[in-house]
Amino acid sequence: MHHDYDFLIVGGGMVADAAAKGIREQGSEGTIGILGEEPTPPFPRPALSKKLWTDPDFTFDAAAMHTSEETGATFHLGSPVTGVDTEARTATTAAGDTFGYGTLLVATGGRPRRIEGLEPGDRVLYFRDLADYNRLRELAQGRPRVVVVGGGYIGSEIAAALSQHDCEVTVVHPGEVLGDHVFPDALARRFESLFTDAGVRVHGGLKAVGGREDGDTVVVELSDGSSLEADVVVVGLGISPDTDFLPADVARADDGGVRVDERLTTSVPGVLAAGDVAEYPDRILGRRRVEHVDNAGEMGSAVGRIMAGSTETYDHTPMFYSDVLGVGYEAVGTLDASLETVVDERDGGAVVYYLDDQEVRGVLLWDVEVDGGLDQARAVLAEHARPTDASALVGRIG
Ligand SMILES: Cc1cc2nc3c(=O)[nH]c(=O)nc-3n(C[C@H](O)[C@H](O)[C@H](O)COP(=O)(O)OP(=O)(O)OC[C@H]3O[C@@H](n4cnc5c(N)ncnc54)[C@H](O)[C@@H]3O)c2cc1C
Repeated sequence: MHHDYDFLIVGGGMVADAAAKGIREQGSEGTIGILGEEPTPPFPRPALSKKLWTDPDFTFDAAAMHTSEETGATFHLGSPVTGVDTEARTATTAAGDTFGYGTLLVATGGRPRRIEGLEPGDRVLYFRDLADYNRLRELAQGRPRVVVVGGGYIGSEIAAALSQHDCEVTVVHPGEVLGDHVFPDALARRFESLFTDAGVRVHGGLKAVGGREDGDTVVVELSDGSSLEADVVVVGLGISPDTDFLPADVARADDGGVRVDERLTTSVPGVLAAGDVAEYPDRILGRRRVEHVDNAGEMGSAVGRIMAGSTETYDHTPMFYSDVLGVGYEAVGTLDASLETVVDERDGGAVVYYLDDQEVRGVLLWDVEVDGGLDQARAVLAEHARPTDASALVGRIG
């Protein structure tokens, strides 16, 4: 079948939703088509590791984003786009359908990074979509032994959720202390103890290097030559941008992300990109790719408005948030524990500044509530200040 749309969005996730709404916000009545590999229309993806586990009143239906109802966009779901021809202005799906477009948006997010030899399966989940959530929910019945591979935010949130659902959870991560790639040492130790206090076993200094499903058991092989047996394995090792279907004239960044300018436009006029897949020039922090929901929402609406004729540029520096086992944290900019850090302790919480070459590049608010704290953090980053005495930062936010 062939379909034509004024606005064609490849990828049916959070950016697709925001972009379709942005197009309408700009006043355009053009037709919108959304091509998604997942069988579900857009939903708030963070719920998969958060509220759906912790809030009994929060259902998937209640969380739905109502893209089609609000914008009249037509969804074509369940088949990935396998090719784009930027001359002919068409996209093709694996199902063999073709789609003509006026303007194309690439909003394909990323695919979970894999461990070679540990194939996704019935009991091995590379956690990303609703099918993974539903399967894990089923598997979480009856106190299973779960190995979570990866100590990043998805791994830690899933480990927390499962430990609260009576699972026997072991986290395997390469650092010395859980979270020590993002938090300064003392904070990482507090972070790890949230998990150990909840009964989670934490094995640091290890990578999963392979494994196999054997009936109802999964064996995970570890970098020190040992192995772990589990009933379920959840892998959260981050994502790689999903851009293989794009022709070479759409320029990529080194990590495969799609390079866009401040108007979220790629090297090919009429082709735009946004969200997890897009490497964009952040007004304050420079070129980067951000895998966070605030970016998906803000960049998604901006790209929709731009596709529909707005002359704006994208100038939002996104925030990130997470909460685990009763502790919430949020941040703007680069959180990298290998940078110099200044910790401003606050009533059990902390504000942490990350400095690269003496310049503040990231701010973390750990278990503190500060009115307008993130905007204050953005203001600190925007100064590009290089304080001669970094401890002078203490008290800047609050
Ligand atoms: C479990 C989980 C928890 C998260 N929690 C947080 C959080 O707490 N805070 C936070 O800031 N961020 C969080 N995130 C990240 C956040 O959800 C993403 O940044 C956001 O979803 C990005 O939106 P996107 O539209 O770019 O990508 P996605 O929402 O991933 O959507 C991309 C869509 O494109 C589809 N697709 C891919 N390739 C193709 C193709 N070739 N053809 C057609 N369709 C394709 C995918 O199937 C997917 O539906 C979380 C992510 C996950 C998975």
